Amino acid sequence: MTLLQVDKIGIEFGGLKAVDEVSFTVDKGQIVSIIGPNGAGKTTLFNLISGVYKPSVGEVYLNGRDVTGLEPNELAKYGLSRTFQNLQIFFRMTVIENVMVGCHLREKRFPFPHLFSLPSVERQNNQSRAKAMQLLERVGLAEKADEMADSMSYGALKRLEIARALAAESEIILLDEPAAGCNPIETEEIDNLIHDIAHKDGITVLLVEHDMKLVMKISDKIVVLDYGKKLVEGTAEQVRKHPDVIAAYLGDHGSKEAARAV
Ligand SMILES: Nc1ncnc2c1ncn2[C@@H]1O[C@H](COP(=O)(O)OP(=O)(O)OP(=O)(O)O)[C@@H](O)[C@H]1O
Repeated sequence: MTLLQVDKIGIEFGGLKAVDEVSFTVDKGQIVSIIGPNGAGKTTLFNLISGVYKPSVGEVYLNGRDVTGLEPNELAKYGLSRTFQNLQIFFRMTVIENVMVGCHLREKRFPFPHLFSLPSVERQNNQSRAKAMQLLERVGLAEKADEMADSMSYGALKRLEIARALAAESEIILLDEPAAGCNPIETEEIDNLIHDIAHKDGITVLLVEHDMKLVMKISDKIVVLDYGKKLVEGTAEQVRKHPDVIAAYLGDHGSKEAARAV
């Protein structure tokens, strides 16, 4: 069943079609990856889907509802949240507080009870804390809950970002290069985590990632972009063998290393 439908979406920057009428669908529970050489339009496509940019053409549907151009906080209420390529962690907060920020995105908060610190506020905070703790267990960071975020390793921070995105109780999470900058062990931890989020928890995952080994291993479907256009869409096997994909990665904007990895 289709959860996310991206329909001929596009945007131009000063005449450059960074994303040019791209269409694809993501089914519930799938892991779908967007790949392509540097500058192909992957991050821009993510920004269009997650409400960071408003598309100049095309639509985005979530569960059949037109959510084109909605702000990220509105999209979170409809069940879509994301992580960023550059960590968006509050380093002066503890690990659990970072996740609780994500929980609050979904809660109804009224100023009056907070002004007078009514018991209902404490109850809500306790609930958020319990939920955040469960999520930290999910990403393997429960023992670090009360440590300051700035004391964490890079790989742990990447997992913390995923926990915070999950805290919004999303049906689909968009992960922008979740393994970027991670060492092979951290990459494997992220790989297992994404697999479990999709296949055990039933949360749909849309991914931009340069680590081809990870992409090829975990994706149910891969969408390949080149010069803002969708080049190919298919399984890892179909994409790996496709002559247009090999050519795109061997072209002057792709690297030989990346081509070998595909
Ligand atoms: N805000 C912007 N203003 C102008 N041009 C932009 C902007 N954002 C992206 N671009 C251009 O759009 C094209 C696509 O960029 P984008 O960052 O989406 O590619 P990418 O596939 O994510 O690249 P990378 O793999 O290097 O992260 C590039 O030519 C880029 O220079």
